[in-house]
Amino acid sequence: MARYELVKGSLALITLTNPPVNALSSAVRYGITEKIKRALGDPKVKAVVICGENERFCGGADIREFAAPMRGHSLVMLFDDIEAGEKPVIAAIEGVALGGGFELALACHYRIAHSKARLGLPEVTLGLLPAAGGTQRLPRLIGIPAALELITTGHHVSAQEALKLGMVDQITDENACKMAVEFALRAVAKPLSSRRISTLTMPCPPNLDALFEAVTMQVQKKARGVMAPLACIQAVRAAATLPYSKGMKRESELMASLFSSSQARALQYCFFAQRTAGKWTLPSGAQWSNIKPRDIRRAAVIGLGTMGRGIAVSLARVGISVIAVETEKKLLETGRQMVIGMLERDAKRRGVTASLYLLQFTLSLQDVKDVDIVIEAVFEDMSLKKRLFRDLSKVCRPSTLLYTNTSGLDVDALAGVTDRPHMVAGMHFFSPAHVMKLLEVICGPRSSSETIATAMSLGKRMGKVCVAVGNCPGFVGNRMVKTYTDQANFLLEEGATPEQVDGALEEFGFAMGVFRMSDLAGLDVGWRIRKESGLTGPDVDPKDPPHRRQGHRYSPIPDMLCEQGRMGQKTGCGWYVYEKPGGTEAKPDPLIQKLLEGYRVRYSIQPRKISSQELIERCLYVLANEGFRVLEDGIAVQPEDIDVIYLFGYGFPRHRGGPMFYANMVGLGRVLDRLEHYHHAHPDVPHLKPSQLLKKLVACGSPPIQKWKEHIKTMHSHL
Ligand SMILES: CCCCCCC[C@H](O)CC(=O)SCCNC(=O)CCNC(=O)[C@H](O)C(C)(C)COP(=O)([O-])OP(=O)([O-])OC[C@H]1O[C@@H](n2cnc3c(N)ncnc32)[C@H](O)[C@@H]1OP(=O)([O-])[O-]
Repeated sequence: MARYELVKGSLALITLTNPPVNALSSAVRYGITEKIKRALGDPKVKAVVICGENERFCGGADIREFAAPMRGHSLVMLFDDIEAGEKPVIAAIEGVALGGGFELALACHYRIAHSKARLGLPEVTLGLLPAAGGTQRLPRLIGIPAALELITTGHHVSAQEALKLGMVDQITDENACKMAVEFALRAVAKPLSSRRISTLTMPCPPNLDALFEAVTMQVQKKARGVMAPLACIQAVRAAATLPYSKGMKRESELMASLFSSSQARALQYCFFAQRTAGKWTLPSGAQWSNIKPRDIRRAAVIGLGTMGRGIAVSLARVGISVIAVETEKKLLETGRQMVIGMLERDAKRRGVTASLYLLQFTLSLQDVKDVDIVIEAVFEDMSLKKRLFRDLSKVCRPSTLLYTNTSGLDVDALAGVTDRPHMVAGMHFFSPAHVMKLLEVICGPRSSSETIATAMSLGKRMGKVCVAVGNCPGFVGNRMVKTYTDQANFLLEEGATPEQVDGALEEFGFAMGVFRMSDLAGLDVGWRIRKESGLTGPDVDPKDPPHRRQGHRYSPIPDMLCEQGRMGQKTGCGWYVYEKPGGTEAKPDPLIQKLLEGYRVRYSIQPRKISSQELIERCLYVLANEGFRVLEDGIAVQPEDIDVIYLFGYGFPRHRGGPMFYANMVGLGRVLDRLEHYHHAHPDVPHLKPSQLLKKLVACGSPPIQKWKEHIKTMHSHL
């Protein structure tokens, strides 16, 4: 796991050989320890260069090993030996030096990085801290403020930034290993004492307490209830106030408090879930590794509303030429200005030139005839979309793939009106599409594997986290979120207030509770969908009582708000009241309290005090319960897919892992018990009835989440 070569007669070249990222597994740690011992003990060797195979220095400790207590050679001892050695050791950084990989580089006496390399200490994103000396060495090297920023956020920096900060000694456009070898020959004659970072005096700013306090407040505001960033701050504080050996002891104690925490487990699960989700598989056996996607150069976006604009920007910034189509001159002009502005701002932020030359705006659908793909982003109206897909069939060349950005309509119904149903699928972007990372790729029953492969690969190219899902109303994300918002509405009927529900969800870790989020998104969006599906408005069956629809209990409270013009932030009031239309400061509104009281009186509902525990359980267990139904219906292949959708599309707190992982952490038996309890107490409230799959998993002894797939396998797949 580490190769040893003698080069130029006096240099030991140690290469980490653990592809793909040369993670520091126990075998690699053993390998480096042995090779370092050999190099330091060999009188022929005057200096050492450490590099990584396949132009990647090292991606850090092997995260898979964190599932069990750490065994084998200690990184801390290895790094102390490297630093204390009497021969110069140079890290040749290509690709990445992250986490333990960067800590290895910090233990070396010199660091040479390739200009394209990225460096950082991302442990905090895994619920950990850099526990192989990173919290003690980095502040000594680059100062406390910069080290705090890097360690508490986990941000990677470019080689250029690393050079500016003093994290590396040199950067090169050539092979970093070759440069390091030349550098090592010159370093042999130089004294090493000033190169041992652990012995450097800490550069302490005068207002240390104020600095730590400010960073703590910042971290608590940004990541409420998340443990690792706070532990990182404490570790850096130890570096600032204690000698190195005591600081290391503190680093290790803090790591021990995080290592087996539920947050660390959740965050590490998220890391792997994101990668698992990208590896899509269809029941036909087609999968990411055996289907070649099309190469996309020219795309058309139909509709320049909020979604269309974001999609056009996402395409153009990765070099795809875009023809954007609108139906009216005024809409086209507004859309054009917005897209150009967004692209220019984005390019400025990234320090590149905006690729405006890739954009074309037109009122004529005929202009899309030669594109490779079309992404439709018109109004969420089935008849309008069908008309458009019929027209696209006629206009586009036979090889053009057609995608819809619908957020929940039947993709197969759209495919059915075209001359190429196998070349139609869904690409459900989230708003704003150029910012949000999630892309649900909807596989219709007739979508070909090439159509899916192309959407997944294009999404990845646009920097999206893509998840392939089946075709059903709302797909995965919106189908599930409906059960969560419905439950919150029923809780209002029973006695809760919007601020209580939101408070409990925000305490759980959501950046915004369900009602504040709904005010932000606009209440009219859901109202329009409910009207379309006959749940409210003129199409309601007159025989239905106000709180029953289509055979189920229904809460008309959100409709009542819309009827009063309370559409959320944009109208200055919704579930809350705002300082002005477009305002963002949500205040509880006595009028809402009155409306709820009146509603309860009218329907003879005796309000009760509802605990935060019930608010969380009702909203989140129901969400997971629908997730189990999504799995048993074959709309998602594995729980990781659902969790990734919720992490990247719906702001589910990452340190809770996603709704399915959270249910797994709570214990499936407990989730089942509580759902049964609530279902018994409120038999007419929809979604509380436990799903078959949940019951099946509990009956099988509640297997860990990674094993659920085995129990879902036999179920029917819609993918
Ligand atoms: C008490 C104990 C004391 C311990 C001491 C602490 C030491 C230290 O402070 C802790 C750490 O280093 S914590 C670590 C801190 N380091 C980090 O947080 C870095 C995490 N890694 C990354 O950010 C990205 O993977 C890279 C940017 C490295 C590459 O991105 P890219 O080119 O897009 O590639 P990709 O698709 O992302 O990955 C390819 C494959 O490699 C896999 N894999 C990757 N890293 C792994 C790892 N460390 N491990 C295992 N596996 C790892 C990945 O799962 C995937 O596998 P698959 O089976 O093919 O699906």
